Amino acid sequence: MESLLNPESNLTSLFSPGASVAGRYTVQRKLGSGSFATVYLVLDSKSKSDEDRKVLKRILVGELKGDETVSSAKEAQLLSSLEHPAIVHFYCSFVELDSFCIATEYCEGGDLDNRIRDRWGTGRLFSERQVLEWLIQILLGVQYLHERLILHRDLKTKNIFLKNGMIKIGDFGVSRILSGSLDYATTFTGTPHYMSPEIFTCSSYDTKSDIWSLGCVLYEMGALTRAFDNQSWVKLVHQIVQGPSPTLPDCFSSELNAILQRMLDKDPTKRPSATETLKTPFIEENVKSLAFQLEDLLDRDLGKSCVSEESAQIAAALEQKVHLDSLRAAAQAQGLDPRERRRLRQDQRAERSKVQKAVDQLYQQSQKKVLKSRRSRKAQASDEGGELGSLDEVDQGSLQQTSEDWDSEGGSDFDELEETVMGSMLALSVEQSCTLHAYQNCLLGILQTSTTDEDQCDTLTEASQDVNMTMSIESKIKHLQQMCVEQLGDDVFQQVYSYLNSAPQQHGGPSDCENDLVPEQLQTWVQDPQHCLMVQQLLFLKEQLREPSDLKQAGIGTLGTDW
Ligand SMILES: Nc1ncnc2c1ncn2[C@@H]1O[C@H](COP(=O)(O)OP(=O)(O)OP(=O)(O)O)[C@@H](O)[C@H]1O
Repeated sequence: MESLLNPESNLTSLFSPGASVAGRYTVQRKLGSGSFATVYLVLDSKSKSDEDRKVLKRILVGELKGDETVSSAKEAQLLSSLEHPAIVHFYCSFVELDSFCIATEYCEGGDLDNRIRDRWGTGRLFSERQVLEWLIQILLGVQYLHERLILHRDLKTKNIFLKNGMIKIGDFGVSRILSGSLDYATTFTGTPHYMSPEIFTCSSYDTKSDIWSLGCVLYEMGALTRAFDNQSWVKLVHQIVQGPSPTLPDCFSSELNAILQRMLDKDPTKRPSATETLKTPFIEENVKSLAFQLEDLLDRDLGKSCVSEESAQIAAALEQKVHLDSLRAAAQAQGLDPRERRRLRQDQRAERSKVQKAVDQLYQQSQKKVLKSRRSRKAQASDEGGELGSLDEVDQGSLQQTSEDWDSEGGSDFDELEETVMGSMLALSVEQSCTLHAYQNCLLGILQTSTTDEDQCDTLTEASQDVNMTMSIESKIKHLQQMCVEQLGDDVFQQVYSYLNSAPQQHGGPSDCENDLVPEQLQTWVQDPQHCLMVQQLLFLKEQLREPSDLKQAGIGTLGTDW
């Protein structure tokens, strides 16, 4: 077995806490490591915004050739130009010794996978309202990417993050940057669970493959388990390619379930695009509800901040006045007769009442400001025409109604706790309020779009892009083997590999379609069944390299070379 790179063995000290990277990033702590990257929370001393906390993703790449660096830089430039509230912002990429580094926005809420795992022990599902809020936000981000002819290609709960209670899709940049340039970096993620059937049956990948993955994410948000899951790789692929699509637990509405079924249609042409999904009447109703809720939240927040700003001014003025009053009173009282002291007290009372009036006046002014801003936002929405006119007609009563509708959908299987920023009673930070404004604009944009002028470019295929996604099986084998060694260690990998390779039919090897369980022997070596899955994939690929026709007999058809 050839010796393979271990990314953790080199350069670790360069990224240890307190270390400075590229003369501007100070490492705070390691956030975790994935299939081909280690992720750190860093402080950016040259940050142009208030946000100095960033994420630095380090990918060990060995030596880059000049043209590879240029290609990665071009890709990075494209990614850094993307600006959307549902997309993790990509700041820049650079090469530091033999690491390729990517700096992105930090999402303090962690990823959706962790959020779902946290629920496992509680037995409580997320409410339909929560799932819909997340789904709509993810759809907005995916729609934005697809409109710009960008495919994510790795949508999964681990790549969807939460920041200030709102969704941010991340990690789409990494594979894009690496796929075109580096030999052993690949679109392959080590997690086949979200891959669409067409990836296995033919070599095409288009926006509808992203939609399939999004369907898997939707199912997972609702059921807290993966849509397709099996410890045998071949059986997992069978499930994806030929098995029935799962349905959401009964407590979810039939409308949401119908959307899931469309997203998980085996035929990619029958899956709705992101825009079509957002324009489905059921989702569109919820988009409207969300837009109202956001408006309400932003109005309340504006009220809070106006009032608190004015209050601070008034309090400061009062404090100063009281101080001056007491100084003056003390000075005057010394040489005054009783009549003059009484007059002085009357004057002071009159002044206090004047101050009180000023306080009341200022308070009313700030209330008027809130109302004015609310009216002008509604007027603006109305001017923009289309469906926005209907927003104008909805009064507070119907807003209340909408919120109640959402609430009543909770059902007893759901956790009633409000997890989102919508339920927050706290005043918003400037950053939160900017994000919410941006989200609200996106929602209003959806309500304005008619189904006829929607995404013509939504049908793009990867082949139509100027990105070479094809990777030789040899390269995939090399990369996969490297990942197995990274995850299992050299010795364990060799044990598992020889065990599965020696008698695949008995041991859940590549040709085994019956056995779902990791054999006991393997469990003593490997704690995470996912790692066995990777070794099975490796064996499967090697088998494909030797005898491709055998795979047809295994019932999978031609395995595409694009995954
Ligand atoms: N922008 C971010 N903000 C906050 N945490 C992040 C961010 N990006 C990654 N992380 C965290 O860093 C850890 C490693 O992430 P990484 O994307 O490298 O691997 P992964 O998604 O877990 O696996 P894979 O590489 O197989 O996709 C995860 O716990 C992830 O939640």
